[in-house]
Amino acid sequence: MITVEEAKKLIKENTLSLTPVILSLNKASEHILAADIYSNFDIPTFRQSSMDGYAIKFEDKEAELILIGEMAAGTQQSITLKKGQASRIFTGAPLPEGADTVVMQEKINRTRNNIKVQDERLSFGINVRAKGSEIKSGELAMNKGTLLSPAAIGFLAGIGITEVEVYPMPKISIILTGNELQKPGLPLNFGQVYESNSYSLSAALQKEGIADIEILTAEDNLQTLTKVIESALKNSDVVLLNGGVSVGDYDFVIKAANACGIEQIFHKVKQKPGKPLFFGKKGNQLIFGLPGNPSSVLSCFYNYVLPAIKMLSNKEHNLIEINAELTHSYKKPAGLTHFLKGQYSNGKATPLNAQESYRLSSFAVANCLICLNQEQEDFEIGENVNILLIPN
Ligand SMILES: Nc1nc2c(c(=O)[nH]1)N[C@H]1C(S)=C(S)[C@@H](COP(=O)(O)OP(=O)(O)OC[C@H]3O[C@@H](n4cnc5c(N)ncnc54)[C@H](O)[C@@H]3O)O[C@H]1N2
Ligand code: MOO
Repeated sequence: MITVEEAKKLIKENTLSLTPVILSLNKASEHILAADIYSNFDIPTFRQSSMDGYAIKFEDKEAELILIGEMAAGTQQSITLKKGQASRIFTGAPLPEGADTVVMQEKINRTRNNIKVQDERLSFGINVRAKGSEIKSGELAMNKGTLLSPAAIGFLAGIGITEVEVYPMPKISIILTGNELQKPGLPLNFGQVYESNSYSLSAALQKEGIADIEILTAEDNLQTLTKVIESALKNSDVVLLNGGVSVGDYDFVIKAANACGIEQIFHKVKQKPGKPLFFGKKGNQLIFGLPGNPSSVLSCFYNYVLPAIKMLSNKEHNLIEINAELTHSYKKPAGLTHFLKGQYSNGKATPLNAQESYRLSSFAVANCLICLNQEQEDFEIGENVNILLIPN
């Protein structure tokens, strides 16, 4: 059995980022850019007013000026100012030829067709956005490796970009094993439990912006499970098997994975929950055998699956790990790293009740996993421990 650290290292070593794809900009949110982007235009493409007011020649600021026309945003026709002339202008509109400065409408005196500037602080070129002041044609607009945040998407749209080369989000197959599973909403017969892992995993994946999620089910027999895994491998970058990974007579994941030509990288990690975790590879496809208990599934998801999924999309940032002070003492046997469902606040972490791996009530209100070292048995109040913040 390997340690948590070894398991994390092996996953990292065996995960390559996916081949970049071209996406339309409105589908690219939260992706990582795979190529530099250069601007095709000077933006703005014309000298633009940033205020509602009057366009003038700065040298005319003391004179009474004659209004000769109007420039509204979107106008396709320009006018030319001569000495002693001004034009009405609105925010976003192009400046008339010959104008160099915009006076806010609050800062003029107007009679019918004349204006007089009343702005002591007026300076040359004020309230004018210069051509190319956001970015110049040919200039680097965005570096590859940038995360396409809402603002990044808006910036690219604003310079006329419609498509981007990005690392795709992985396609995921979730495979459910277990004859005891019943769909929520249907009556529970004797011995049945409501299936919840596909719900928690889908929710966690959707939070990461992953939409391509297929959910498959397999009865507890080797033949069916092998076929279902083969089918999942046809479409997916990552296969998340649930349950059937332990040592029971009906646990077929290891044998079925082997029958599908999946290379086992590891099986079993010195941790609680999630000790029987399996990780394998077929080509660049990743296969996780998540121990079926609902809390083990999620604990393994945050510790192992999520970092791998981020690597596939070339995202560097793993989960945030920080130090926190324990608010309670805790005892555990040596030999396994424990991940406790906890509440973190102001530098302190509190282990919650209901830590058993079949229960999700504590996970449902947890905001962190408290990591307790493999070999340590006694943890004191106020002791510093590592915690993993659950993405919110
Ligand atoms: N003799 C041993 N028995 C077990 C060991 C061991 O080392 N020796 N390890 C235990 C640990 S730890 C875990 S974790 C479980 C993992 O078992 P499996 O991965 O084989 O999972 P199953 O037995 O199929 O299911 C476990 C548990 O989870 C429930 N389950 C499964 N899938 C779902 C689902 N989609 N939604 C909700 N609940 C689900 C299932 O009904 C079981 O109660 O093995 C221990 N045994
Ligand atoms: O590790 Mo299992 O996940 O303890 O129940």
